[in-house]
Amino acid sequence: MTPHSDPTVQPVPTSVVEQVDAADTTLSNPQRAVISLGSNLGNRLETLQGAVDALEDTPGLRVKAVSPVYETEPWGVEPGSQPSYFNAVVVVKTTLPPDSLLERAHAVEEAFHRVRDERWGPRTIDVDIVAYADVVSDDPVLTLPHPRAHERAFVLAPWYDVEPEAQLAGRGPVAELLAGVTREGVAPRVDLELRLPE
Ligand SMILES: Nc1ncnc2c1ncn2[C@@H]1O[C@H](COP(=O)(O)OP(=O)(O)OP(=O)(O)O)[C@@H](O)[C@H]1O
Ligand SMILES: Nc1nc2c(c(=O)[nH]1)N=C(CO)CN2
Repeated sequence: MTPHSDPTVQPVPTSVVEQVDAADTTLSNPQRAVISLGSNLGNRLETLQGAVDALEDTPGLRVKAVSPVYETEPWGVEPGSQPSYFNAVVVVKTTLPPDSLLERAHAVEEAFHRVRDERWGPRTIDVDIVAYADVVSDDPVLTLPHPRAHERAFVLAPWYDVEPEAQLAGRGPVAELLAGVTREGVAPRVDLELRLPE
């Protein structure tokens, strides 16, 4: 009997077929994703390095590039109300679909005991998905590209350092976006370095 003639087999809804096809495509075809890391509590450099290492330890994910470290004034809050951040960007190749990558980002945050309380409150670590391939989505659970990445020098500057030709889907070249935002309060810390895991 061919599978098609088996009367016990239920038809599979098209949406499920599409999801499975998309997952299969991703599995055999790693996608590029850009992840922003930020820390403004505790040992900021150690935490960022721990997050890079934890990402590299993720099955189905390889860290391809790690940016320089920037020390940045807290964005979106009263000046002087929080310690400064260390920010960096990592470029990865991954076979994880976007929702699994977000889950992993949250797991890395949990591992560093991030407490979620106030919006834009201080945190040991923040792991944001800046971009995933050319995916554009307004899903609030995972908005792609990240809805505020294009206006954040603390994301654009380190990203530009590792990928000067990069484009932010729907927004344009990172170089142009960076030229359009203030870099005040976003300073490279050339004395510090994150290691690309071996
Ligand atoms: N691209 C994205 N990357 C990470 N989280 C996202 C993204 N799009 C939507 N979210 C959702 O945003 C929620 C809040 O994220 P988070 O607590 O990191 O925000 P925040 O860091 O305080 O602020 P911001 O989003 O401005 O960086 C997450 O639980 C997640 O579901
Ligand atoms: N400088 C800086 N400011 C922020 C940052 C950050 O990573 N760096 N993250 C925020 C919430 O994601 C809010 N404000």
